[in-house]
Amino acid sequence: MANHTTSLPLYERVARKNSIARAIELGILSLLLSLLVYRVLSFKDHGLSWVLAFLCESWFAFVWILTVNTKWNQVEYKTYPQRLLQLKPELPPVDMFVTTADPILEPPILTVNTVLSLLAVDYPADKLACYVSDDGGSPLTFYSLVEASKFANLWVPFCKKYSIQVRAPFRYFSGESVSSQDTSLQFQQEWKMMKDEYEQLSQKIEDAAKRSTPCELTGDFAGFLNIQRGNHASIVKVIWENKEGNENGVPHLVYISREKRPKHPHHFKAGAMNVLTRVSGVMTNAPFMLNVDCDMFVNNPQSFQHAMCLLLGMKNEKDCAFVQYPQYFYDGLKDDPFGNQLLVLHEYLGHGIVGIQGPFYGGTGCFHKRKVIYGLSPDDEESNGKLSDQNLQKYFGCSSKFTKSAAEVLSRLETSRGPHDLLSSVEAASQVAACGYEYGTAWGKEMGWIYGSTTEDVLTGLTIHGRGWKSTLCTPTPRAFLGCAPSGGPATMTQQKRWATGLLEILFTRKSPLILALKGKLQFRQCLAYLWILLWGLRSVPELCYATLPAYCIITGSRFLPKVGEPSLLIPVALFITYNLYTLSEYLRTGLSVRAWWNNQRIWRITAMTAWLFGAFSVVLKLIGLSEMVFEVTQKEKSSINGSDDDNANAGSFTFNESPIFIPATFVLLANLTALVIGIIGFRPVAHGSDGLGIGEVIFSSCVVLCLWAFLKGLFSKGKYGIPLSTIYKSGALALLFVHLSRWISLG
Ligand SMILES: O=c1ccn([C@@H]2O[C@H](COP(=O)(O)OP(=O)(O)O[C@H]3O[C@H](CO)[C@@H](O)[C@H](O)[C@H]3O)[C@@H](O)[C@H]2O)c(=O)[nH]1
Ligand SMILES: [Mn+2]
Repeated sequence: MANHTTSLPLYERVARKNSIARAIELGILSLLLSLLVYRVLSFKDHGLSWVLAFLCESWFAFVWILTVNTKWNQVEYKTYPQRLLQLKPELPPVDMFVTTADPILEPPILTVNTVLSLLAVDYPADKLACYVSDDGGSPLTFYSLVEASKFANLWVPFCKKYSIQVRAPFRYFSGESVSSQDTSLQFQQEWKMMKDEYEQLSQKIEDAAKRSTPCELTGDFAGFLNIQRGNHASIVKVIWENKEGNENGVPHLVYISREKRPKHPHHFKAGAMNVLTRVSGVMTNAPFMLNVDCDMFVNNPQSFQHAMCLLLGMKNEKDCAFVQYPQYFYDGLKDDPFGNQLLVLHEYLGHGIVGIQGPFYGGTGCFHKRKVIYGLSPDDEESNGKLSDQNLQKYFGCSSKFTKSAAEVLSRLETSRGPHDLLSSVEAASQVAACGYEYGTAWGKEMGWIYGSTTEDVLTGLTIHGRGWKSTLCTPTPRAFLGCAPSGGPATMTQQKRWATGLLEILFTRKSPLILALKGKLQFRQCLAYLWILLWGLRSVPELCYATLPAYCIITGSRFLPKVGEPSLLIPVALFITYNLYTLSEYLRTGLSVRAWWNNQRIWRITAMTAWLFGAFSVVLKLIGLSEMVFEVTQKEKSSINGSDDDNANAGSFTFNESPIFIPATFVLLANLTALVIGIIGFRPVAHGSDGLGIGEVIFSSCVVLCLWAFLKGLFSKGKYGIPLSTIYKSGALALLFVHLSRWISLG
């Protein structure tokens, strides 16, 4: 702490200048409001379509207000890790958590790479411990980690010796050639050896995956004998222990498969995170915890130092409950055909939230303060150790070893340093990993990772913000962590559906941002920012309605847009042009292509009509008690590891499966196509007061078809690139019904 006042700051907070963007956003808002006023004034001359358009546009205006609010104050944090060591010669310990759930959907070699990249970061190894939670209870995952730990003893020193940039071997060896790094003979030899060793490691894991069990289930593997996934006792294994506390060694590596029993709620990832928190609590109890998904490797070995600049550098402790890194992905497809790179979202909305109360917790690439996760509020800071022993047990559960460690954390006592004896804690660790441990405690309710939503990340972050904490975003170059984005239509839609479901669920919990803003310490504008994301699911309804509106109008000869020649037509035209040019400019400023903008505009329309609609449905089903939520794990492509370029030509093409999720968009497409055909061949009923064919409606309807181009192609393609016939039939039946209903409404 010496020289704190004279030394250079560890970080800088930079407010972005965005007055032009603000002006345009307000311009768009005024156009939207004028449109609404115009509609109200002309209600009497129009029918149902006018009212529907008004309702949808009111919703769009509301969402736009949320958007403008979120983007208003954009802030960046610049961090200076090179100043860190002068200021804090003693870096604090960090516990690192990795979650994996399924050895098929999440190939162990991915987890292994993530773990290796964590073990090799530029941070004193005696301050680190890596805990892997395996919800799959898979001996293959355990075997892979055991093998990986042997390789780590070569890999970690190699990375540090040559300051390797990317420390996930699969990325490193698939990247730039050796020559560009170091030309010394010694490096070349070591590089070659390392590559061979890594290839052997992946070969071993691949071979093991082909056998029914990876190896004989004896010795360390005995715990996996005769176990069923979802029904087994807790397994805690210390794979590697940095016994001497060697700063340049390999950090501890611990494997955990928490106890699972049928009919016992295990709360998916949130449950796994809470077990990780407790197990690490009894073993190393570091004041900071980093968690990553199994596919999120460390891309910048300095990222721990960057995080420490914020965690240790904040003058006001309250300003930094956690440090979140944006979720970026490797090997993204060109021009982001599935819209899952989310770059523009991070760039503007992301930095906007930073300017309010801080970024949402994104579930991966985040450094938490342990005491915040334990439920501490900023105001509790001073009142040390207010919990009595009895209360501690009620709150944290009945492991005395754990409550003791928690009390240390809460009272800000220096946690026991020096070499730990992990083996002696295995029993206590198994106890806190048991499935009954949390009964009657505050886990998942008031502290830890909060239960009740499949987007446990946003809910947990929200709870923290609700207690009055702020959070910060860290955006170093090169990017700190990189993960694997889902590819293909089904995986993308499943993920979006889970997000829409989980986010909407939060609105109906006791941690709803509305409640936290009223009763808690959530700032009003942060509450609006949360609403922006939580309402994704509900956006599907106006989105669908608006996309079928032109079809309805063409079929019935009615209007939802002003006629050509009416001056008021300028409002929607100006709105359409400004909005699109503005969003396009955001893409260009982020360094993305026009094509990426166009792809993303379309995919977001598709996502809203399909995945978000199903997300909203599942929330309704849950609320009326008809179904329970499950966390569907996203498939992580193995091909991205081997770098295989199988059917690269088709890489960006949308893929389909039998899921009903594709019905709504197919229906909207068929309805608009039918309407266009009816409109063009002039086969329309002559209803009373029919206005004839509207040019605006035809153009709008064609735009909808363009947005659904992927589905239009899908109608005529085969295999996974084609929409299954059953989906086409069902959507076709809906479209027919729609045409008849429209006519019936307009004639009736
Ligand atoms: O029962 C479970 C289910 C999932 N996971 C892990 O959770 C992580 C995220 O799962 P994934 O299928 O990759 O979901 P994504 O949609 O890619 O994840 C995003 O969204 C999730 C919330 O929906 C967050 O938890 C993640 O951090 C965030 O990256 C993975 O490491 C899984 O192994 C578990 O540990 N146990
Ligand atoms: Mn993921």
